[in-house]
Parts: sequence; structure tokens; C-alpha cells
Amino acid sequence: QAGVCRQRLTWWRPQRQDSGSRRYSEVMASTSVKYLSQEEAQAVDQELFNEYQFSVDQLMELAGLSCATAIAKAYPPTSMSRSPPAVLVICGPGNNGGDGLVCARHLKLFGYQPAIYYPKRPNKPLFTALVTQCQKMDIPFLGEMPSEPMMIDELYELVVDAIFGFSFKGEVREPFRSILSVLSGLTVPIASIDIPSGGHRGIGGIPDSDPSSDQV
Ligand SMILES: NC(=O)C1=CN([C@@H]2O[C@H](COP(=O)(O)OP(=O)(O)OC[C@H]3O[C@@H](n4cnc5c(N)ncnc54)[C@H](OP(=O)(O)O)[C@@H]3O)[C@@H](O)[C@H]2O)[C@H](O)CC1
Repeated sequence: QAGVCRQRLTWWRPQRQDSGSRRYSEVMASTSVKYLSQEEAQAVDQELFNEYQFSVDQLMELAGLSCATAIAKAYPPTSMSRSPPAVLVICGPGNNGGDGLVCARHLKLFGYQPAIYYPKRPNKPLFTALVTQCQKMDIPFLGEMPSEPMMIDELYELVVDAIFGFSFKGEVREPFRSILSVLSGLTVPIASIDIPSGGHRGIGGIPDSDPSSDQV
């Protein structure tokens, strides 16, 4: 699911109509980058849990590590203007947010200086453990979202969007509507985990606040 694109991306495109029946092994065997539709991603997810018996912790660790690795390839610390490069990781209320917490931890190990904004935290052991792990690594959690895009542009060199994944639906609700509105004004690059959270045109996002991502 991960692909790197240095141009502005136009959001994931459904590749096939019959893809709900595609198997994990078929997807992984392909050498070219594939962007999965929402239904494809959910089907792969179910297959990994049910047939391959992966746990969510395992998959989340792999997802977060893969994203940090992709970011380090696209935006190597040595290519950034500050050392260590400051990265803002914005985490949503579901598993996509969990991927973001894992990603932040690995970014720190890769030489970045991540800070996390995590406004809506699920009260589940998996997520409280991930928060603890970040805190133990001295990764700060912001008390509030910088209110202006310019503030983020000045303080950070990259933003990781771990707000929504494949379970996003409907109109974006607060506080995420305001957050996405700020992100739409950024000039620093946005790396989105799984999908660009403001770019859900195909599944009902917010059309006038649509931060396309530089990397998914
Ligand atoms: N496929 C894999 O191998 C793995 C994928 N992972 C990542 O997990 C996400 C999917 O996680 P999930 O928890 O199912 O969903 P999301 O992270 O997309 O978000 C669900 C939460 O978002 C809220 N939500 C949904 N729509 C809206 C909206 N319009 N406005 C505001 N909030 C919204 C929703 O809130 P509710 O109130 O509706 O409950 C949920 O709280 C996948 O994309 C991958 O990134 C895992 O890491 C495991 C491996």
C-alpha cells in the first residue's frame, strides 16, 4: 500500500472493480506500486486477521515502521535544513492514528525530532501502550494544534497525516475538520499514512479543505 510520489498526488484510485476477491499474496506479489481502494484495503485487512492470524499489534508495528522507512527514503534527515529535522505527527482516533504513533517512534530512531498531536485518544490498552512508548522516548505530545498553517511551516519540516484510514466515512467532524483546514494551507510536505485524510473526494471528504499529500 505504501508508495512514494514526490509530485502532488491525486489520491488513491480504485484499480479494479473485482478487487474485493484479490488475495493478500496476489497484492504483495506485484512489483509495481498499487493503490488500493477502501474495499480492497479492508478485504486485505480481514484476510490478514482471519486467515493469516496476524494480530493488530503486529500489523500496526509493521505499518508504522514501513511508513517511517518510506519517509526516511523520501525525506532523508541529511536533506532537511535543520538537524534533527522536526516532524509533526497528527494522529486520529482509530488504527490509522496508532500507525502514526508507531511511525513517530521509528522516526525518532531514524534521526528526526517528532512531536505528536493526538486530540482524540481511544481508551484501549493498545493505544495507551503506544502513547507510553512515545513518552518514554521523550517524544512530546502537543496540548493543542497550531492554529495557523504558517506556525507549522515555521516549526516543522514535514507533517505526517495519520488522521484517517480506510474506515473514514461521511462528513468530517470536529476536531478533525479544523485540523484538516489548517493542513490545507501548509507549504511543508505532508506524508499521509494509508490515505490523504483531507483528500477523500471519492468517499465524501471536504472539498474546499483538501490537503493533497506529497507522499502516501
Ligand atoms: N490493513 C492493515 O493491514 C492494517 C491497517 N491499519 C491501519 O488502520 C487503518 C484503519 O483503522 P480503523 O481503526 O478501522 O479506522 P481509521 O483509522 O480510518 O479511523 C476510524 C476512526 O475515525 C473516525 N471517523 C470516521 N469517519 C469520520 C469522520 N467523517 N469524521 C470524524 N471522525 C471520523 C471514527 O470515529 P467514529 O465516531 O465513527 O467511531 C473512528 O474512530 C488503516 O487505514 C491502516 O492505516 C492498522 O494499523 C492494522 C493493519
